[in-house]
Amino acid sequence: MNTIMLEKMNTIKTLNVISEGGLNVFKNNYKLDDDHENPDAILLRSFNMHSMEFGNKLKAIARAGAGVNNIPVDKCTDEGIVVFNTPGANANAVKELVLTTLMASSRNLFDGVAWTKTLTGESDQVSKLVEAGKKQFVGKEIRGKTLGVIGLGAIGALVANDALDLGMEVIGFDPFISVDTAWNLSSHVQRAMTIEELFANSDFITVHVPFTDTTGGMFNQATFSLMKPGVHILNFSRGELVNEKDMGPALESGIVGKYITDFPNENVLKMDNVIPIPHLGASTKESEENCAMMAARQVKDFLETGNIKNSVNYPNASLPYTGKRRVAAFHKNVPNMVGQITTALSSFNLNIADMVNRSREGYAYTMVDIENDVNGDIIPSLEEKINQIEGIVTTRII
Ligand SMILES: NC(=O)c1ccc[n+]([C@@H]2O[C@H](COP(=O)([O-])OP(=O)(O)OC[C@H]3O[C@@H](n4cnc5c(N)ncnc54)[C@H](O)[C@@H]3O)[C@@H](O)[C@H]2O)c1
Ligand SMILES: O=C(O)[C@H](O)COP(=O)(O)O
Repeated sequence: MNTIMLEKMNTIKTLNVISEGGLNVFKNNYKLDDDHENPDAILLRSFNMHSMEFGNKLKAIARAGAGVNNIPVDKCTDEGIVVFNTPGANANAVKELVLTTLMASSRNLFDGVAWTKTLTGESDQVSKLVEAGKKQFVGKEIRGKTLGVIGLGAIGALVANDALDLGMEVIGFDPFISVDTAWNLSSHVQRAMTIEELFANSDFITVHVPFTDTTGGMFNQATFSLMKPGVHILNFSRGELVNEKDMGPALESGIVGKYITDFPNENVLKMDNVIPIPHLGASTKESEENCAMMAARQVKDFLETGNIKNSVNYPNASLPYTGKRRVAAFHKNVPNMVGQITTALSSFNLNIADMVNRSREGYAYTMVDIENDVNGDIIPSLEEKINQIEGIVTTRII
């Protein structure tokens, strides 16, 4: 059990370069200090935090982006640290690169450009050589071809809708599709009832799911064998979704025509017909700024009011902040936690003005606003009393 004391100055540490717009959100009572051993909050992009020690003041980690597989989320949950991400903030950037590489690879553009560069030094022969050589790079149009989209979240839905506009047939597979996304998805996107159906019918497959225990290795020998020979696979999600040992032979045999990946590594770089992109999906000014600002605002709001929006481990919870004292407690999702917190408050003769309690799997979050003016001297004892309740993970009095 940790006791977190509200301090006047909050320290924010960044583990990657975060866009200025995001950093500018932190003014007055905030200090940006990348060398700080014990920050109140951390902002990052793809930095791998798995072997990092946490300081005892850490309250929040915000991923300026979508994927959180670089953060030890379960450990954070156990320690009452809220992990945020920025849903949809980089989706347009990824969509544009998916469509760019879909078309460019279908037209053999990457190989064609690389070959053309080799003609440097051929002086007045260049145009003759170009005309003679271009037949090696004859491509295929995407219009009328079928694109399979696995994962119809923020990115997948944008890709699916725009691929329709480019004249493609689109099949989508997402057993966990959210209501919001379903509303935004064109009714012309055909629904695959099984992933096998999508594999069997797609000329191009693009995957937009998080890397988890269940999605890891979803592209493997068994699933390649279901696909149309020559299929192009686009992976702008995570390298781990593809079993690379199986991808090599699939490319050699031509079952997979091309593998476009935003997550190259030494193995993949050695394979023919791989188009390696240096993790550029979210790398646009607009997306970096969007993600940074969203991440920073969520952290600031949480530190100042306790309100949670876009957390991946704790429930979203919000109460209008009145500026009087607020108890914000993370605890196990077990009976009578709220009762015990309110009993602790009444033992200090404190009356409740408003409250919210939200749960998510094994944990829950309770915020209680106090009606009385609270004498600052009693705060440590109140905090201690709440922290003594079995099942409390952390408490802040804001
Ligand atoms: N290349 C990049 O720079 C870049 C940028 C942003 C996101 N990403 C990656 O893309 C992933 C998706 O991003 P997003 O913003 O669309 O996330 P999102 O949460 O909006 O969408 C993910 C979708 O995947 C679906 N899903 C989960 N498991 C599935 C399964 N087994 N089969 C089918 N669908 C499944 C979910 O229901 C959800 O609709 C991220 O988790 C991240 O790993 C990469
Ligand atoms: O999950 C994400 O948002 C992307 O992979 C982007 O990663 P980046 O912020 O390191 O570019």
